[in-house]
Amino acid sequence: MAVLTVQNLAKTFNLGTSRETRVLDDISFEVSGQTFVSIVGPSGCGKSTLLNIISGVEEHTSGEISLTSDDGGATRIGYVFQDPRLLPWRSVMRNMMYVQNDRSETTVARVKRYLEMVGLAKNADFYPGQLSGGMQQRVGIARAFAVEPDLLLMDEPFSHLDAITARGLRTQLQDIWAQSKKTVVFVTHDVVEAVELSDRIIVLQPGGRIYEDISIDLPRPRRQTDPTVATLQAEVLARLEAMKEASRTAGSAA
Ligand SMILES: Nc1ncnc2c1ncn2[C@@H]1O[C@H](COP(=O)(O)OP(=O)(O)OP(=O)(O)O)[C@@H](O)[C@H]1O
Repeated sequence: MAVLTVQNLAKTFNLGTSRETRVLDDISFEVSGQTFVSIVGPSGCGKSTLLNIISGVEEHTSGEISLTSDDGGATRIGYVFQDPRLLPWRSVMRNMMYVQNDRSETTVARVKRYLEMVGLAKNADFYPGQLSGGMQQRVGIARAFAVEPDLLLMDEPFSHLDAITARGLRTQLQDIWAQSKKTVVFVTHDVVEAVELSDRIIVLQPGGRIYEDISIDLPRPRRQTDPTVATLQAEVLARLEAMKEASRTAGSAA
């Protein structure tokens, strides 16, 4: 069953005094439960806007969005941003608990389990200022998964980290996802990480239309050193570059 259905979605920003800009145009796709879908595309093609609309932070201009929860109740959406947004005056554990609905033993045990999955159980009493940027982002990811959302939205969560830290976090994200099987929509401009993480990659083109919807049918866990992963990464990257070139040519011909 689809957790997320997006139908003919469009978004136009009104820039005042009769100026407006269309950012998303006729976007339709479905995301089934327990799948990891990435949205990739060049800067400014509307990736974050799409995520903001799905989360309800931004309104859409036309089209339909529907979200379904596993148990038929209210839909829970989790969000991981580029920066972890931890409260500096709360310990790691208290940051994790802050977004939970209750303080029951079950909830505490679940939160600890997710902290364990990102290798930070021993840092539960630390304050964010005592952690590196990568560790803080791991707390942010564990916190989002620990809510056990029906849909987890991730907006370039590794873009502020150095390449080695980002690679380590991608490995951890794959592990935590394999254990939790949450439905994830992940925005990135990085095809390499999209291929490593995703079941599907939706490529947005400038002008905010879907250019391609690519299935990534590779066994997991995937590591960047695996030749089949590297080959597919190169292939998808070449397709993205071809799309950008075609957009540039169309733009200069117009
Ligand atoms: N509140 C707003 N008002 C007007 N225009 C906006 C607003 N928010 C975003 N935009 C415009 O919408 C377009 C898409 O922005 P968005 O941030 O969704 O792109 P993106 O693909 O996520 O880019 P990047 O990869 O650089 O983060 C941009 O041209 C941006 O200037």
